[in-house]
Amino acid sequence: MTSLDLFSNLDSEPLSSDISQHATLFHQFLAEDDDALLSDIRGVLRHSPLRHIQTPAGHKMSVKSSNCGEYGWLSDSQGYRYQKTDPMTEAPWPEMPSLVRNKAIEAAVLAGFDDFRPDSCLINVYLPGAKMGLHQDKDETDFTKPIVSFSFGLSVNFLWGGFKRSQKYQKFQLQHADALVWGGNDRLRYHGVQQLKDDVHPITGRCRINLTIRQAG
Ligand SMILES: O=C(O)CCC(=O)C(=O)O
Ligand SMILES: [Fe+2]
Repeated sequence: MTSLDLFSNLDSEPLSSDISQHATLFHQFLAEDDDALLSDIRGVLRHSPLRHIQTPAGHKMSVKSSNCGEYGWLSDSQGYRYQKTDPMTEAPWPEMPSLVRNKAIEAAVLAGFDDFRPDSCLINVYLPGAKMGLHQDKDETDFTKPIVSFSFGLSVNFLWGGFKRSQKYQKFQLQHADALVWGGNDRLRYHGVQQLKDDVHPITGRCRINLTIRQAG
């Protein structure tokens, strides 16, 4: 192999796996930007801190969450919804960092979704034992827009279901710096996250951080 062959791959498309028809997992997509992205998110959390939110039925979610962007997703006794202000600070949510936005658009385009204008980023932090039950993302106005999901820190099993909660689901692992994009015919699939196992990750420590970037409005 010549040195040219050795480097000819550098600009090629990232390693990816097709999960289903319109769902793609880009492995290590964020590997070069992990520190910058996480430092941007720490900046966001200084203004709108992490908190446990309650489901409409009054159950405390096991993840801690916050938001950035024009719209923040939340839940309380009045239901699931997007809101432009943080109920904790009563101020607008912090701006979505441009690196988060740009990497989300880049992932969406690679997955075949050209016209994605993200205006919302939900930040979910999982400590060991936290999980997210099977659900659909359906509070957005336009289901032709994809969901882009970034993972950092501890690995977790992601559950990928059908269009009814009772349908069978497959499981695959999300690792640090992976990006998952789903839309099109897969946009309303049930999905969730299995309980996080206790471990320590060299970059995030004892947790997993997920960013779910959406076009909500
Ligand atoms: O943590 C994840 O990977 C998924 C989060 C999710 O599905 C959501 O917040 O709607
Ligand atoms: Fe979701």
